[in-house]
Amino acid sequence: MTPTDAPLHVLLIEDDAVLGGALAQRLRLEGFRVEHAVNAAQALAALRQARPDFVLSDIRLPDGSGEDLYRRALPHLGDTPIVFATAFAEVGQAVRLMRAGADDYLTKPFDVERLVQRIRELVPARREPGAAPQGFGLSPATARLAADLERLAGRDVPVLLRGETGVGKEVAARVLHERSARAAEPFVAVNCAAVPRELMESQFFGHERGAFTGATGAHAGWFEEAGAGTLFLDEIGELDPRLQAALLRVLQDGVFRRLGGRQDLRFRGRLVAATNADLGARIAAREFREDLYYRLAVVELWVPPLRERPAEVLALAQGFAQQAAQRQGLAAPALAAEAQAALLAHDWPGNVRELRNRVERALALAEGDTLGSADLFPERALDEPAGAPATLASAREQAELAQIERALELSGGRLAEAAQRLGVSRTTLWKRRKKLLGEGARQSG
Ligand SMILES: Nc1ncnc2c1ncn2[C@@H]1O[C@H](COP(=O)(O)OP(=O)(O)OP(=O)(O)O)[C@@H](O)[C@H]1O
Repeated sequence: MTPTDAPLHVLLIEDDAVLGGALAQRLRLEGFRVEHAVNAAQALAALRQARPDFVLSDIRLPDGSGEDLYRRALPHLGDTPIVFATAFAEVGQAVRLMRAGADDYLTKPFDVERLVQRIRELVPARREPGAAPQGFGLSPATARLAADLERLAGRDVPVLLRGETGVGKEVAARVLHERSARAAEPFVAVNCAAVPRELMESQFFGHERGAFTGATGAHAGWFEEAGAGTLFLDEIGELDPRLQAALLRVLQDGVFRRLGGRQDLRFRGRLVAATNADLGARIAAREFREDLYYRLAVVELWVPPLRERPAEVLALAQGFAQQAAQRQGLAAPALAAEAQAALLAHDWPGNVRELRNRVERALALAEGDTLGSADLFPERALDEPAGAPATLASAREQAELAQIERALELSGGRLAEAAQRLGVSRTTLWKRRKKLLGEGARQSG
């Protein structure tokens, strides 16, 4: 985990020692902390050690392709953006990687300034996913949740966390992990909605060399990566039916095999799952297996939406403002009385993620040491009759979000179907929606 005031940590994966060395030096001059790996094995070892803030990888490495690397790196990346550097001839592979969820690619030779700009644009404002939750337990709505998490951390029962997007389900899963005897073991977070379908089995179970075309080496899947730690399966409602059956077998028998493997491997970790979908409706529609549901939801915990936790809003806002200010070496800003009132009156469709993004953006834009409501809800100025016209960017984002919500509605909340209607991959849809909701592009009020 990166301390809040540390420079951004960039993992540079480049096998050409001269090029890599020069790039690393240049990025260090720009104020980044750079770790330079010369092959995929070194890069993965580095990723397992500490999650960087940004990854730039060559698309062709001595021990594997960009796709190999991406597949193996995914569980360790979390929110960390990954960008591939590619020669012109390999742009096809770069495009496939972006479809699978990579953030961008740069064609060689690229301008370092352009790279620095992309780093600054892509690195999420927050960099401490394991930050102590400031909210759970501060209001009656989460007091029960905080107590349940504490109690369940010490027990090994499967837990299903339910709640809307951005309420803190992953934060809750980390509490379960960090307060348990497994705390020193890995916490592997998997977003089931963002796993490319064709890679799913090998991602979960791993594969032996030659198990399928392109499997140039053996690789461990998430069940193995988690070791004796915690495997967190987010958006479990989006899990492909084929994988649902396979997961059920692992939960029943405690063992699994790598693709192409002959040896049974034991799953030693703890499973925690989360969903914002109505699993009851999915079960009724035969889209989610009822037997799997009972295995996963031995204990079910509800993480309430932020609008039902008014007592936490100001404390969370102050905490986020403080963290963000500290990162920038500034004094923590105050929240003007009208800003506090506006925060309390808002209904938070994107929940805590939206609150965090609004506060961090406000801090970046605000002048002076007090945040006002116009800093936190700049889009409201657009509602005023004499207000400035909407920027094209915000108009585009609002229209995009409206289309996404409409497609989801028409698809009964099924991400895969909505993605097909919109002509994008599930990964893209999921990422865009999360970003747009988080940024509060939706007109409030
Ligand atoms: N109680 C909390 N204290 C501090 N930060 C929080 C808290 N709850 C959520 N956050 C922050 O809000 C953001 C969203 O949280 P998280 O990813 O846990 O939500 P989620 O419910 O898992 O969302 P999704 O369903 O979209 O995966 C993260 O940046 C997280 O750090």
